Amino acid sequence: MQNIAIFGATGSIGDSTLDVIGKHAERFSVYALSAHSRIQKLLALCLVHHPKVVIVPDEIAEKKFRQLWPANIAMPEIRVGSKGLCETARDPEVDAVVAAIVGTAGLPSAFAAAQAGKRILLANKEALVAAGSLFMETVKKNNAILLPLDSEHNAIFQCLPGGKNNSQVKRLVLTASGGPFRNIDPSRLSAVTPEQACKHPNWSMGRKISIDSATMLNKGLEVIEAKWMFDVDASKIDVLVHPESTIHSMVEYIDGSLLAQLGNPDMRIPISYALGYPDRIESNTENFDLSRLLQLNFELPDYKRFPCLKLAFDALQSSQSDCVVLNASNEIAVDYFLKNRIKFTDIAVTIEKMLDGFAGTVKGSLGHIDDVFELDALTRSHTSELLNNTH
Ligand SMILES: NC(=O)C1=CN([C@@H]2O[C@H](COP(=O)(O)OP(=O)(O)OC[C@H]3O[C@@H](n4cnc5c(N)ncnc54)[C@H](OP(=O)(O)O)[C@@H]3O)[C@@H](O)[C@H]2O)C=CC1
Ligand SMILES: CC(=O)[C@@H](O)[C@H](O)COP(=O)(O)O
Ligand SMILES: [Mn+2]
Repeated sequence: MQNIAIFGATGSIGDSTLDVIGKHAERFSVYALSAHSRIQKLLALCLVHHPKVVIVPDEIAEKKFRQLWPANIAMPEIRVGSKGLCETARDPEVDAVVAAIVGTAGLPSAFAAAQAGKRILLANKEALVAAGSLFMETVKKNNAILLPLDSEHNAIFQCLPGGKNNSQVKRLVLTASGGPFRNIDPSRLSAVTPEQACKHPNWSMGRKISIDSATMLNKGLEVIEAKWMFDVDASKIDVLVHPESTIHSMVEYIDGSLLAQLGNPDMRIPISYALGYPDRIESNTENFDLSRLLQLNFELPDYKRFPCLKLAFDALQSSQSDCVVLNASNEIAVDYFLKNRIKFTDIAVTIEKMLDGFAGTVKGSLGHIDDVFELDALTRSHTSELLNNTH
């Protein structure tokens, strides 16, 4: 029996994870669940999955949880804030941590799980974008086991022997759907709404990652994630637009073989793979029927339409500080866009301004995880200031 802690349990990855875990009660037990704003949903999840621990963001949320909890049932232990998440990541009772908080907010607890040598099922790609080398060093040093949930990385992991890159690998090919605006006239991009941008053609996901898919920064973040996760040089990572999201990614070998992982676009598949690894377990998803697919299409990414993808490649080439700035300024810009405070096209403009202006002023290397937190926080405040002054 594995005790699982799910950070970000109230989100889209949380839902899919709990669905899989619920079908394998003989293998997995839900030890801890965390929420941020959806406390009522957290409570409903507790009544189904009976965790020993919940983590809420602050004392107000704690009070709300206590008030809502039914008097006749034993209440889980309540832990609070980032401290509560990190304490749970280190908890000796926890075997595996599902890192599914969105954004850099998920980094401290994912990092704590790495320090504690846990089995980490990583959805939170921003953790590797912001702290790639430190994170991977920490995983290695503490014998943690890092298993990718991100569908592309999970596909690559499945195509590599033992999940490890080696000298016989020629390149990694990350597939990208191209998002909802792959074919829209570029002159219309500045007027698209958050609702249109959140309508992903194939996947049902949280709002922030949906916007990232629409700008294709998601693919840029995934290139950075792949670089660190598989220890591959950026020059050996390609992006290929594949609108059907049926091939989840590929590995090309030096002998000319191209291995791919295919399946329906349903996160329960990579989640099942990581939960069961090295075994395969039932994911309870719809049958995958290749005969119903009429065709698979491919095209090269259009950097003019999707400048964010190019910005991510450039940041990766440039420095870890640039990756932190790229990621943090994007989080702020996406938040402003979702609140209708800036245009869709302002997201790329904002990131570029932060990379060209602010990132150049950053001094020193990111030798410690606290340096990453500091630069992340500084970038957020500079980006907000920029957007407040110009919009
Ligand atoms: N959804 C998907 O299919 C995929 C997602 N990912 C990655 O997984 C992560 C989660 O994505 P997704 O599930 O779609 O996102 P959602 O927005 O659906 O869920 C985000 C989760 O994080 C919690 N959360 C938000 N802000 C904070 C914070 N400041 N501190 C602590 N917890 C917080 C939310 O709590 P609450 O809801 O209570 O506010 C929620 O539980 C992202 O990094 C994303 O890039 C990767 C591949 C696929
Ligand atoms: C499900 C998943 O892993 C997402 O990251 C997905 O890949 C988004 O799709 P695109 O970024 O390819 O549009
Ligand atoms: Mn992905």
